[in-house]
Amino acid sequence: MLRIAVPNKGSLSEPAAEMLAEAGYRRRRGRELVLPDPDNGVEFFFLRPRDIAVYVGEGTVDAGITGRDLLLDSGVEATEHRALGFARSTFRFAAPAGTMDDVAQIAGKRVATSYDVLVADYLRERGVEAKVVHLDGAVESAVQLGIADVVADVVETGSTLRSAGLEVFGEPLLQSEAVLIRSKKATQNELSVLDRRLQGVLVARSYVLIDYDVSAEKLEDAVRVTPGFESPTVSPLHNGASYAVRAMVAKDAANRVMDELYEAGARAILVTSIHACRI
Ligand SMILES: Nc1ncnc2c1ncn2[C@@H]1O[C@H](COP(=O)(O)OP(=O)(O)OP(=O)(O)O)[C@@H](O)[C@H]1O
Ligand SMILES: O=P(O)(O)OC[C@H]1O[C@H](OP(=O)(O)OP(=O)(O)O)[C@H](O)[C@@H]1O
Ligand SMILES: [Mg+2]
Repeated sequence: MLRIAVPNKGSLSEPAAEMLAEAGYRRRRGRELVLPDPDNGVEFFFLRPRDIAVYVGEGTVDAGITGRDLLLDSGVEATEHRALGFARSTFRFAAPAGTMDDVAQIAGKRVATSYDVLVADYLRERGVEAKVVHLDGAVESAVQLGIADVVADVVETGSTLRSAGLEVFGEPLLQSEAVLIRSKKATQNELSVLDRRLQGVLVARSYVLIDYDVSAEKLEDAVRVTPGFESPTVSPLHNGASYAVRAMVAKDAANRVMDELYEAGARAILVTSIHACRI
């Protein structure tokens, strides 16, 4: 039975649970720590997001869902297997507005963060010597409260930084999102069903099916607009003069594609969402 670690709280937990449910796995009803799902050949362990890389690194669980930033900060040897498209953020330095514009200026300063390893590695690689002050959260308050000169933290909209009077500077340390990680002991094969299911959810979330009718002479122009994943399905209509075409298109391009198809002569253009898929 495949052992999978899932975040039990924080901003990763709800979207991770949602994604696994969409992939057909059992959903936790209460606060269970362990949830067997024998019908799907897996067992879920609900753990703190920060600890997940540690368990996967030790190989006591085969795979887990965590943040790329948390994986890198853990310093353990677990492999990022697939990006999952939620909890997207950047990891950045910030200081009082207008005071800093380069990472080199951090030398000799105090940097507050919850991601000590990630920050210390980054500064060491650039030859910048600074004091890293560890905090569990609400890192943006550290400058106002006088325990640090600079912060390094997760930024999504930037509103938390702004409300603390801080401004980002330097390049982002990394782009993070939720990732499926696997232990070195787990083979790609053992993860293949879970991985295909998660990939199916990602595709179902970001693609739609488009159907339309088009005359024989306009078929080639229309098909160029919708090349699909492999190749669109083209079926003759009963009237013998036109075709029905079906293809997948990126959800965020659907309206542009419909406009282009209409211009190319397609009619009865319909878009439907994909509930689930295996690519
Ligand atoms: N506002 C946010 N937007 C996007 N991703 C975020 C945000 N805050 C945290 N994350 C991501 O969530 C993961 C951290 O999860 P974790 O549960 O430890 O922290 P949290 O969501 O801040 O919860 P808490 O602070 O309550 O412990 C990291 O991968 C981080 O990049
Ligand atoms: O750029 P924003 O959209 O403002 O989001 C980023 C903030 O969200 C998270 O904080 P969280 O609410 O989890 O509190 P924490 O700092 O205590 O972890 C993160 O640590 C940042 O502080
Ligand atoms: Mg937080």
